[in-house]
Amino acid sequence: MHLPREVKEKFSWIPDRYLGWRSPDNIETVTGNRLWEWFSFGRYGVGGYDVRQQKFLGERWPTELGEEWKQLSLRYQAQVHQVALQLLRALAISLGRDEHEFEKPFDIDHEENPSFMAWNWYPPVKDDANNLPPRLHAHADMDIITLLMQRPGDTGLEIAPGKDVDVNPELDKLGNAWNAVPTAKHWTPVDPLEGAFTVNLGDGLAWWTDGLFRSTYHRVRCPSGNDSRGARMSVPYFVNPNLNFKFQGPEKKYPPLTGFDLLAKTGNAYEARKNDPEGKWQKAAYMKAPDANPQPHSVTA
Ligand SMILES: O=C(O)CCC(=O)C(=O)O
Ligand SMILES: [Fe+2]
Repeated sequence: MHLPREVKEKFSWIPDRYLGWRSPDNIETVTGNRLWEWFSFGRYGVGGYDVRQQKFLGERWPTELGEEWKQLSLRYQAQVHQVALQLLRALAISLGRDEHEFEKPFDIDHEENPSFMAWNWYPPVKDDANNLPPRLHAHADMDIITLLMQRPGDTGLEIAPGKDVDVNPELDKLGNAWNAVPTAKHWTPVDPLEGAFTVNLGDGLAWWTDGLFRSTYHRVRCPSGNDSRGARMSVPYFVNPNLNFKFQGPEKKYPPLTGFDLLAKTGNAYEARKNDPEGKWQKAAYMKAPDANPQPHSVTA
């Protein structure tokens, strides 16, 4: 994230395309803080897919970062993806479903698979920082699963798994897995372990299991007490199903959803937040009942 701003601006995040740099100026407007910056890219760099037009846009690599960086990120994504496939097999077995059911639509060699990684950069805070809003707002990832690499020593990540969230039964009845996480009863720190990934379950998996698996609600609190006031870095890898793959739970509790729909949700959440400085974005992003046939990028929530 230490690239000059002009360089980063060339790769600005566009909700329709969902990849690229999100400036700290247009995120976290809810709390007024400027505590988080994000750069996401996939196997095609910041190219990828136009979610609204549902088309593949081709490769686009920031050449400023060099060929070595590109090769390294390709290797990293390919290897993490293999770990993800093993986890998906284990999840399927634990549910008594076909061992390969969750693994099938994740062929990373195919351009239809929009799994991607991101770099999160949280600038240092002042020594006397106190009572600041979270560095990263509470949310659940909108993918299937996320393999998150945390840097040893960077404390601050907190989770509220299914048992620790209040599910609004009225909203849940509307058939929206996104409704499952409106309030956390309790936050549990998940500090980094050397050589280990933190794995979060995403909204897509909740959808696919009729809400049996709840997506992991999480946030990054601002440093306090003995936490380091230095910069925090983390690298999530978001596992997403093929764009035209349609998935639904065995009980059909929620309508079928495609990989495109899932990506469009990410864009919707971003737009809703950016255009809603009063903080209703979270409601919009997570509490909207889905259309039976969701339109990509309908920011109507
Ligand atoms: O910095 C972290 O550990 C959390 C990152 C995160 O939740 C995300 O990128 O979705
Ligand atoms: Fe997350």
